[in-house]
Amino acid sequence: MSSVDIARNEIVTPDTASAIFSRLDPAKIALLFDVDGTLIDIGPSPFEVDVSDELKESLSRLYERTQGALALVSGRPIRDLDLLFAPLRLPAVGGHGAETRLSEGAPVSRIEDLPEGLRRHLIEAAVPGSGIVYEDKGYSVALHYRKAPQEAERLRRHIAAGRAAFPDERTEVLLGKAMFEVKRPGVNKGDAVRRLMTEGQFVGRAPIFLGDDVTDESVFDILPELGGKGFGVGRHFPQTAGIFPSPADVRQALHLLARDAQPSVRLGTAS
Ligand SMILES: O=P(O)(O)OC[C@H]1O[C@H](O[C@H]2O[C@H](CO)[C@@H](O)[C@H](O)[C@H]2O)[C@H](O)[C@@H](O)[C@@H]1O
Repeated sequence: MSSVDIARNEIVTPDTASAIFSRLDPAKIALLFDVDGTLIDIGPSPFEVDVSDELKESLSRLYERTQGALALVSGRPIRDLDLLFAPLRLPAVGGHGAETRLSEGAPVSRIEDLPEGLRRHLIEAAVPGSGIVYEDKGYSVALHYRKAPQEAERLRRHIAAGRAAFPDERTEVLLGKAMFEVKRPGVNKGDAVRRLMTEGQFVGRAPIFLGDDVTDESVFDILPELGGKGFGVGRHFPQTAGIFPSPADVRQALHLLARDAQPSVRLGTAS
């Protein structure tokens, strides 16, 4: 693998990124991508986001080019990633590390669910008309207040009451982008990526990871031990090699990089 030779935390344009990455040996790297805020723009809610056919085509070509060593590393459940990126079913880490799938046909491994009573209490905060949106991921519950920032304090109190009602359950609150997520402690993307890199087509490769959020820092932290490099999107991280200004720049870089590779999946248009 040639080195990623740019000045530390330099702004990376689509052209420079595709020039840098095209010098890397695709047989020796793994491409790992956070989803929201990295590959796709942040939308008003989890269910109002756009994944373009062009992005799917780029990922499909790069998946082929790296012989399957490409994975999504997301806070979203893998079942939702499959819906968003259909017809692709990419290798994935989901739920901030709670779930992993090595390849398309492989089983999904996932941690145990939170008790139903706790989950029911948490989602009761999403009173109709309140603007609060919830995601019940089973092993965690996310409460989104992007459409109702004035509700953030009420949500904090509601979550504290729920956790107090289940004192024997080990939980922590993740502070995401306009959302609180009640999840199991000790589950993080970094540990999941470390495990992923010991499996199948990922073994022996150097991971290149792009991310934008606090939960991505656990991945940036472990990249040096794996000989990898990290890139931030839209913000500076102390551990990263460079910064893409926005998800649109990431998508354009992937488009340029993928241009010469052959597609592995023919993408149809939605009817
Ligand atoms: O690790 P990621 O792939 O970045 O996932 C993190 C969370 O992303 C989603 O929530 C965020 O994006 C939404 C859509 O753009 C936005 O409306 C919300 O405010 C953001 O927090 C997703 O819904 C969560 O499940 C992920 O944990």
